[in-house]
Amino acid sequence: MRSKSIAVIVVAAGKGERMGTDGNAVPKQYRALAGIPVLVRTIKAFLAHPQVTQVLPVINSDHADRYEALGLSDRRLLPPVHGGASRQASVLEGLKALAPSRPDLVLIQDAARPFVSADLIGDVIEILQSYDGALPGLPLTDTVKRSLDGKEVVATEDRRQLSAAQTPQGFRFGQILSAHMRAGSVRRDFTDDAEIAEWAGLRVAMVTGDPNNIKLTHPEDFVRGEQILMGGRSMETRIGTGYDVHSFEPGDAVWLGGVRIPHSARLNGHSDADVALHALTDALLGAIGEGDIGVHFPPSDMQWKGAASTIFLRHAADLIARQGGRIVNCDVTIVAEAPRIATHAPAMCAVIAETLGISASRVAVKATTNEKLGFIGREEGIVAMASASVEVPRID
Ligand SMILES: Nc1ccn([C@@H]2O[C@H](COP(=O)(O)OP(=O)(O)OP(=O)(O)O)[C@@H](O)[C@H]2O)c(=O)n1
Ligand SMILES: C[C@](O)(CO)[C@H](O)COP(=O)(O)O
Repeated sequence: MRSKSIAVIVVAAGKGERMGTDGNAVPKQYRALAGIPVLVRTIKAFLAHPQVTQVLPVINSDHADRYEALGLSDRRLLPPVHGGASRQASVLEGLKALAPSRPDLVLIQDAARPFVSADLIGDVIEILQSYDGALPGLPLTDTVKRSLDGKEVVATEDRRQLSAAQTPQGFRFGQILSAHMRAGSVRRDFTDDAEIAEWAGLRVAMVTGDPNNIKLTHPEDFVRGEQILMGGRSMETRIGTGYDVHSFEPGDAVWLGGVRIPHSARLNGHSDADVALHALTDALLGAIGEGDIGVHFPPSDMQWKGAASTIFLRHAADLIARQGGRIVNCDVTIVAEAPRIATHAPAMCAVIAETLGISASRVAVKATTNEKLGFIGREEGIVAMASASVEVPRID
């Protein structure tokens, strides 16, 4: 007998608004968790499963470049399709894209649940032999109250009958496609696919969910996620500092904090001479005991001539991620008589945050003049100082 074809839709088109991050931050599904982006973890969990025949990512059309940059490739990984304004709409886009190949079964998975295990995937597939739909559910441990205004309690629910729903949720493809098509034309928001199946009269069963299969929804979930990956090892905080100075030479702009600022001179250096990013790179390398920027990018190496210093900064972030660490915060001070820095500081924070894959709220860029004293005061050069704090697994 032919084995069943099992497609997986990974919905990743959300904006992650409950992460509380500003519009410049890396969306949660593209954020690194112990060095590996969340979406990569989720997709690879399914590609590694022997019963899965196809994986279809559904992405936000604004994130096409981010998805491309993940560099995922596998013969079972389909090109991504664009999602809609709600999770429900994104799932429907995924189902419609799979319609021509009409798999026997489809599993629908939140990109934001990267800890899905092979056992859980197998359990959901297995119970689909007896039901039209299946999902992991976790029994509730707290007593559950009902309130109409979020304040006054009107009832206490019988928690023995209640479970918290997780993904993957599995269905027979034809049934869930037609249920979703119908659900898309009624004025009701369905928060998961099992609810749509129930509404359409399909028989849905639960398997035991996994407490580690959390949905990364709020900022503290990333901390919990790192703990899950750490498997009980403890983290420790490290601090690093960096200092750099470059002199001026004739030119028309300086690069500072990854931002080009028009000026009557430029900074002299082998790369783009961005003192601020060099100081910050040294601070990050110092925090993890990885030497300094010159060790990793020797000035004698011609490939770094004129290079963008964001390359050096990203390298430091990659080294931290490879150690299973994360950057807690960075603080940069630029000492310059000219050009004026203050108006450019938010743009510098945004570039640094994007390069490091952290929220802009974790980056500070400040500037001061040197009160016309010394070589800085005479406008012969610019100094930058930085400090950085990182958390890394404790190894000694
Ligand atoms: N229009 C949407 C909204 C959500 N999702 C996906 O559905 C999953 C579960 O949604 P949730 O955790 O709520 O993610 P977001 O919608 O991104 O978060 P928020 O509600 O905080 O903005 C996520 O993987 C998310 O990317 C989607 O594909 N399309
Ligand atoms: C599908 C889901 O993850 C099951 O718990 C959940 O319903 C998604 O809800 P959200 O509102 O998109 O976070």
